[in-house]
Order: sequence, then C-alpha cells, then structure tokens
Amino acid sequence: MKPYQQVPIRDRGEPLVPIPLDAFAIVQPHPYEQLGAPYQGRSPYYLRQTVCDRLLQAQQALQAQRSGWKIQIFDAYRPVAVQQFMVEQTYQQLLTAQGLSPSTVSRTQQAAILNQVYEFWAVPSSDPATPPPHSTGAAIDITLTDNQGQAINMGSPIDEPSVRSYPHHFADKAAAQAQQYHQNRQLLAALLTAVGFKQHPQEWWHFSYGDQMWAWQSRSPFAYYGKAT
Ligand SMILES: C[C@@H](N)C(=O)N[C@H](C)C(=O)O
Ligand SMILES: [Zn+2]
Repeated sequence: MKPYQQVPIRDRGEPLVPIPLDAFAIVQPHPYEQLGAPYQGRSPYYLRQTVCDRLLQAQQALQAQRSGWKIQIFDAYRPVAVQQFMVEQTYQQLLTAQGLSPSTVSRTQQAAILNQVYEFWAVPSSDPATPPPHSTGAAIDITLTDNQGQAINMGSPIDEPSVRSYPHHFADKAAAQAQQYHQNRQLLAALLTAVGFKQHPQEWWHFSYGDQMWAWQSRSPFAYYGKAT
C-alpha cells in the first residue's frame, strides 16, 4: 500500500459533472477507448464539480497569459475496470519491450516489471478505502496546446513509464531544448497548483484535487472524494 492510500476519505457527495469540452482541447480519439478499454457506457470526460470548476479557472488563467493556448485533456474519470485494463496493457507493453512473453518471464523479471508498472499506475483496487485516483473523479492527465492547436513539447509522452516522466527530469540538463521542456512543464504545473491542484511526484501530466494523493501531499487529515458512482 502507498502512504497516500492510508488517508481517510470523507466524501463530499458531489456528483460527477461533464467537463465543458468546448473550453479545452481534447486528445482524440481517447487513448484508452482506442485501446478497447471497458468503459461500459461511462465517459472519461467527467469530473467532480469543484475539480471541474478549478480546471476551468486554470484554463482562464492560461488564456490571460498565452492567447489561444489551451489545456488539453488526455484523461479524467476512469472506472476501476479501465484502471485494471491499463495496468495489464502496460505490463504487456513492458514485457514485449524486453523481448519476453508470459511463458518465458521469470518470477524476478515479473516482479521488476510490476514494480515499474505500479510506479506510474495506481493499483486497480475495488476497496472503498483505497480507490484509484482517477476513479474518484478528482484526477486529470493533461498537457497544453498552443494557439495553432499544436501540443506543446514536454520532452516525453504522457504515460511513458520512465524517469523522463518525472516532473523535474529536465531541470538539471544544460541543453537549450531540455531547458525549454522544463519551462513548459513548469508552466503547466504553475497553472494547476495556483488553483489548488497537486502534481503527482513522478508524472508531469497528472494533477488532482481532493483525492487521497492530494490530501497526503497537502497534509489534509482526510480526502474529499472517494470512488465516484
Ligand atoms: C499513468 C497515468 N495515466 C496515471 O493516471 N497514473 C496515476 C498514478 C493513476 O493510475 O491513478
Ligand atoms: Zn493520471
């Protein structure tokens, strides 16, 4: 169990609301739907009301600083079944990348791959005390687009299970390109933290407000959102 999962939850009972998609850019097609993830009629473009309001505030602040730029939504609400599917997908992807297969992988190799998976993905827990962050409707995976609708280069793609995903990975790299990636990540993080979100310590694209990870990072005695219904 990760330390943040020990934070108690006192759910505020806010409904999931649709994200007003016209205010944002969207990664299309949705990356996990495209992979065949089991959404079972649910949409990833939902958030708790307060979380959605704060995301809109961040978009307005961005617009004031960089005309025509938008927050681009990669993922938001994620049912537990989709979390399970993506954990399995990532495991398979890493297995294949190492030239292994389920019949050739050793227990040690399996454990190492699972460690890597769970550094970047939450456990698909069905326990109400430890919901995956995105299943609460309080977490988002996002990036930025410019006034031409082009994605800003953050130096690594969303969901890459490597050290390049760490928010400060490029901070100490001298090359001008690396410094540009760092500044781009800093801009994204500044926009979101200014309206109360916390950033995942290993993922430049993941932010949340009110879930257990947020509560743990904020030293809040409890989280505001458990698994959304
Ligand atoms: C890997 C990424 N898409 C993500 O959302 N990670 C967090 C930790 C999660 O699985 O909740
Ligand atoms: Zn995320």
